[in-house]
Amino acid sequence: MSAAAPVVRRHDDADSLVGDVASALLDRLEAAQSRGEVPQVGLTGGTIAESLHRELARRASDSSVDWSRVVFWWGDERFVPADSPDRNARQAREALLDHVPVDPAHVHEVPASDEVATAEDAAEAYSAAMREHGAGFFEVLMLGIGPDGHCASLFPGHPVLEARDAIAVAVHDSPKPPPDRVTLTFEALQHARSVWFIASGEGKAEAVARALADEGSVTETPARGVRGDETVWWLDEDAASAL
Ligand SMILES: O=C(O)[C@H](O)[C@@H](O)[C@H](O)[C@H](O)COP(=O)(O)O
Repeated sequence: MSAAAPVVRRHDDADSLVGDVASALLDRLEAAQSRGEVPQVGLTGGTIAESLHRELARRASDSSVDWSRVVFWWGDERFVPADSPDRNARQAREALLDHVPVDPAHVHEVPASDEVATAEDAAEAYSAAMREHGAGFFEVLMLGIGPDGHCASLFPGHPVLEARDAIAVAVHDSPKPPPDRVTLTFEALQHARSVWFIASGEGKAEAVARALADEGSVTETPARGVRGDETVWWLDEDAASAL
């Protein structure tokens, strides 16, 4: 299926943005499960993602989502110890996954720096897990965007932007600390029925505008390089202010 043009959904503020995304995600999971599917969701790190996770936990009891039949992955992870507060997985567990009845076998974390020796080992193990347990596509892949236009841990001008025939790769010298990470590649991120970018705040406005401009460079603005069958930009007015 060819990638459709991105859809922009604007909201007055971060609270209404997070509420809408949470509602849409719960609806989407319920619909997938009503089709007999076990939806695969790609989570992301970052501040607006954490707000979303908390909102999902708040709404979970009012939804008919069977959390034991949702498979969770991460678009990227920091290569730090498993109990580090910098871990995207730890943040997601504290905000959401510890508060809903997930099946632990369906929560696939990237190996941590106290579990494997190198970020390359972690990327290889995560790629193998995705080959074995992934459905080959995400029902919804969620992404944040940095002020520099990065998404996941795909940073402007970084060599991993060129990675081909790979699912997850190691990132070193990340401009956003911590320096060592694991990220899904463009190829892997694009295997998604729907890619959802979520951005809040004036600080993202210029990057969002670059990402959505008719012309531009993926190397300079990696968020331009990820599109699903459907791509939705969930924005508050501050993040949309340069459109
Ligand atoms: O591991 C990470 O750092 C995230 O995956 C990263 O891609 C994040 O989503 C953006 O940097 C936005 O983060 P904020 O929402 O905190 O600005």
